[in-house]
Amino acid sequence: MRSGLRNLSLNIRVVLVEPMYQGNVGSVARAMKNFGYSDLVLMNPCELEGQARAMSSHARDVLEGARIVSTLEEAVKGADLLIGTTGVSSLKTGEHIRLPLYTVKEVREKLKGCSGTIALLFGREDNGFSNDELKGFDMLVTVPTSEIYPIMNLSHAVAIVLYELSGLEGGSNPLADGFDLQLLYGHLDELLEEIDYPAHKKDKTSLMLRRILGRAGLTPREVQTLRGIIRKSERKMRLASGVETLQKIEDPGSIEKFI
Ligand SMILES: C[S@@+](CC[C@H](N)C(=O)[O-])C[C@H]1O[C@@H](n2cnc3c(N)ncnc32)[C@H](O)[C@@H]1O
Repeated sequence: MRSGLRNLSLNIRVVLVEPMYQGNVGSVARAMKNFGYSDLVLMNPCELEGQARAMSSHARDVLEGARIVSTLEEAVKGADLLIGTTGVSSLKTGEHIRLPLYTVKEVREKLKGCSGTIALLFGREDNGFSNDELKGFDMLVTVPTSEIYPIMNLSHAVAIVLYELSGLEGGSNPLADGFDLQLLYGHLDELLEEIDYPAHKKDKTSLMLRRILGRAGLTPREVQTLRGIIRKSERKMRLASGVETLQKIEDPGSIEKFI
């Protein structure tokens, strides 16, 4: 949970996952500065030398201030909501992983009045994101493009997404801390185990729950309440099946409570 005074701003972080071309990284830095953003994180980027600097033009400060990390976990640390971007629509590929897909305008509407840190994630120039990476995002957005050629250049996609979000101001609805949201997802996965949810449906259902909760933009209090309910129902089920009582009795310090 975030502590101390509430920061009511909405911070937007751009994360480039394994960008391959210096020119794109420089152009992304430039687009960020054009729309007033500076929080750039690069996961395992290509070499960043002359071409990246040249393309960044007057946004050299954004490029040079970029945080370089080697894992996605580090890239999104401290972010409350992870929004992945893709040009590949599941309607064409038939993959449930890319659903539901929002436009940036729809995301903008959802974020109105919220405060917190949003990580906007952009994939590799050749392969975008792996399915496992996509599964970890709270929401997915796409820039609607021609069906004939929907995949945009990385830096063009960043520029349009930032243009659509620019001017969004923070508000009095704090987004739940990303870490707490991950704990909630973990509890839901445990609950699916606990209720013997059919194994062949578990992954899809777990992803569906993440997407529902991700797009809901939950507040810290809502996440705590949901976690509390799930923990309590898990405990009840364990007590009903005798598992928890047995575990406690195995702990010598608590035997007297049960005799
Ligand atoms: C050149 S594209 C990657 C194309 C890759 N073949 C794929 O399977 O996604 C690089 C990145 O730009 C972003 N991108 C490209 N087209 C987009 C679109 N129409 N809407 C949103 N993001 C897009 C995504 O982050 C994508 O991972």
